[in-house]
Amino acid sequence: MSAPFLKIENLHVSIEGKEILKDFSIEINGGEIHAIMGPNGTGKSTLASAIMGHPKYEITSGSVTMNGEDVLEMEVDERAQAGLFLAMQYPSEISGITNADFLRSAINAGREEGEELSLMKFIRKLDEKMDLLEMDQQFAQRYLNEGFSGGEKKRNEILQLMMLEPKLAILDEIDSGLDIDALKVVSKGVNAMRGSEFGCLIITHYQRLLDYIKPDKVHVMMQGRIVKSGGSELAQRLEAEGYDWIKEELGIEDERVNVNQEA
Ligand SMILES: Nc1ncnc2c1ncn2[C@@H]1O[C@H](COP(=O)(O)OP(=O)(O)OP(=O)(O)O)[C@@H](O)[C@H]1O
Repeated sequence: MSAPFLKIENLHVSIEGKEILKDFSIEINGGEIHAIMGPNGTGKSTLASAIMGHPKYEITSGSVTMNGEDVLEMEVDERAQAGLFLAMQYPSEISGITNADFLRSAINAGREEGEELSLMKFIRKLDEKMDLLEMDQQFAQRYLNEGFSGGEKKRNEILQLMMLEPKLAILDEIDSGLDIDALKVVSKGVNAMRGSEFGCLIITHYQRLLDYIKPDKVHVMMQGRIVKSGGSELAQRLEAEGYDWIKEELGIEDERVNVNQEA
């Protein structure tokens, strides 16, 4: 059997000396979409940033592999070239670089010399993906995310996903700030990526997104680790009942209480 697309084992991550991820483990195989839900501040975005190699996050122990290759040994650009993609919770605005230029450079950076996507093929592909995402063509020539509304930025993250065709995508709160129609369009984009050569980790607070993008597994994250896993029904129960029943079931104290105790 081939190695999992993404395998994280016993990962511990600290920010400025404070441990945020504590013994986090997950395995995502090709063709699978997993969702992580969890209360605010439990380390979901920390997980995404640590996997992508953000320098602020110190990995103190554990391993992250993609198809058996050690991700933690790779530079950030090598991680992207290996097929890792992060749709960020708060996408950056970059003035002076158009969306189209950025996308073409990013695609060609991942290709061997002589294998670059021709301008004609790039334009055809960009038109096709923008059509699917119901984006106005003018977004191609605007500076990257500059002045984009919150929802437009999220749609643009999915455009990047579709253009770059990564092996493993992490989508951090891709549904926040989206109106109902945009939520459906963005979901359509992610669903179009489904296939045996694509794995996906969706971080979300809302079960509603998972009505449109059916996850194979749903995980609940608390206090820096996965405390419960299940199928779509788990997300439905969280939507209806919140997180208290899990805390009770597992004997997890309120995180704010723990912080005070440490102080
Ligand atoms: N630079 C930093 N310095 C200190 N603490 C930080 C820093 N960045 C994040 N944290 C803390 O790490 C914890 C986890 O944050 P993170 O953003 O990963 O949570 P999250 O689960 O994604 O939350 P949310 O659901 O609100 O987006 C929080 O308590 C946060 O305050």
